[in-house]
Amino acid sequence: MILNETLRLYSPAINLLRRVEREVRLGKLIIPANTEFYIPLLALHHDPEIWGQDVHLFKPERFAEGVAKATSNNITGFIPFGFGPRVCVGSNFAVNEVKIALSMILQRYKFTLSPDYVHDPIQIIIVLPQKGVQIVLGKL
Ligand code: HEM
Repeated sequence: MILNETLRLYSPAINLLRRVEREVRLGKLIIPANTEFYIPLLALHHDPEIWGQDVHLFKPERFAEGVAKATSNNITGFIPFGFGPRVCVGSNFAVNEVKIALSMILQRYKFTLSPDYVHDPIQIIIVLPQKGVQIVLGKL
């Protein structure tokens, strides 16, 4: 739940790019060949119509009953690793790596955010904390 909520609010990739190979009809739209689409996944992840008025709050419990429930069955409402045939091949690796790293840290330390921390996310290819994330580690 915490990982999902972090990926929702601070999606490392903010856009997906797709090119239409041949003319296609999408609903009422006719899309010519070679049209490029930027699919703004960060905007989807911050859409109050999908997530509700508390969209900007960090609320891991919104995922308590799974992604489908959190997005009201909007299958493309939460796509931090992309979607379709070109979905991220490293997604399982990335999620497992974070779970292992977090569980190793949590077994040994307690930690709090340092008073020096400044919340200032920036996009430089991916979204990252511009001034880092300073934390204070303590023995358990
Ligand atoms: C939190 C970590 C990560 C995030 C948020 C992420 C996100 C993404 C996104 C959004 C895409 C584009 C998917 C699409 O166009 O539908 C992508 C593609 C890709 N990712 Fe990741 N990724 C992560 C970690 C990794 C890792 C750890 C690896 C490799 C070990 C990896 C390898 C790839 C590759 C090879 C592609 C291209 C897949 C293709 O075009 O067929 N990613 N990733």
